Amino acid sequence: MSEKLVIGNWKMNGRTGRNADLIAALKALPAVCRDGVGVAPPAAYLGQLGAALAGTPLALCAQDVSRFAGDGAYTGEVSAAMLADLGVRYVLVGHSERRQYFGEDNTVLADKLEACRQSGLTPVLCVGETLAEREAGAALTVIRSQLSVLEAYAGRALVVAYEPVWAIGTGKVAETGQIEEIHQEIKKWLLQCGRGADNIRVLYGGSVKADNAEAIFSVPGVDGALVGGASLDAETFKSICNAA
Ligand SMILES: O=C(CO)COP(=O)(O)O
Repeated sequence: MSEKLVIGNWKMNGRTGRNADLIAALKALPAVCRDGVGVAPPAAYLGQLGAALAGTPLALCAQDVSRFAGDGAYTGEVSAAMLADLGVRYVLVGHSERRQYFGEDNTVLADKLEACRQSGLTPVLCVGETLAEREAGAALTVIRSQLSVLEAYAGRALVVAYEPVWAIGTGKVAETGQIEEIHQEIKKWLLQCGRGADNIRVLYGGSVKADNAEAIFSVPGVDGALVGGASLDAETFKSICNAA
């Protein structure tokens, strides 16, 4: 895909005042950049950002979604229908922090993907290996097993994000050769399971910063980025979006 997509994942950060400042700065991005930019605030601030982004090309994104699709007695959960109601377009599904701290596996993630499909949301399925898995030569096996959740996903709308766990929040960005290899493998896998890989963006995530963004975006097969820490600083995030 030619047009890059850059999503800022704020993780569990933000306050109403700071959010407003950050969004005001992003609205000042040139229109050509704003088209492929999304922001994923904590669920608590989706309403605030939905209102702030209304009428702009910036995409509202969610960091997670309930596996339960219908309304009901699921205390603490936020459904896909609620996200759609707030104007959300993309939803992160299976971020490594969800897998690590909340035990999310393919059974849970299959439900989340289906909930997204039912509400017309585009899931961003996050995959990636730990350092131990890479050192054991198991990176591709792990990623293929994470991708296998897509075999039961009937939706067309899809983004995949390759985020090596060892590169998240560590400042250790994967080498361009490693990124290219995994992105090509993900695209090959998508094709093999009958998905037109040309229509599916594969993003890279893990210590993307202003000073490495251009190099990462020029790697063949990289269709954008999922940015964590660097998306909390307006100027840094803007530089990354401009590099895309
Ligand atoms: O997890 C990430 C985005 O989802 C990446 O985080 P960092 O950019 O802070 O490494």
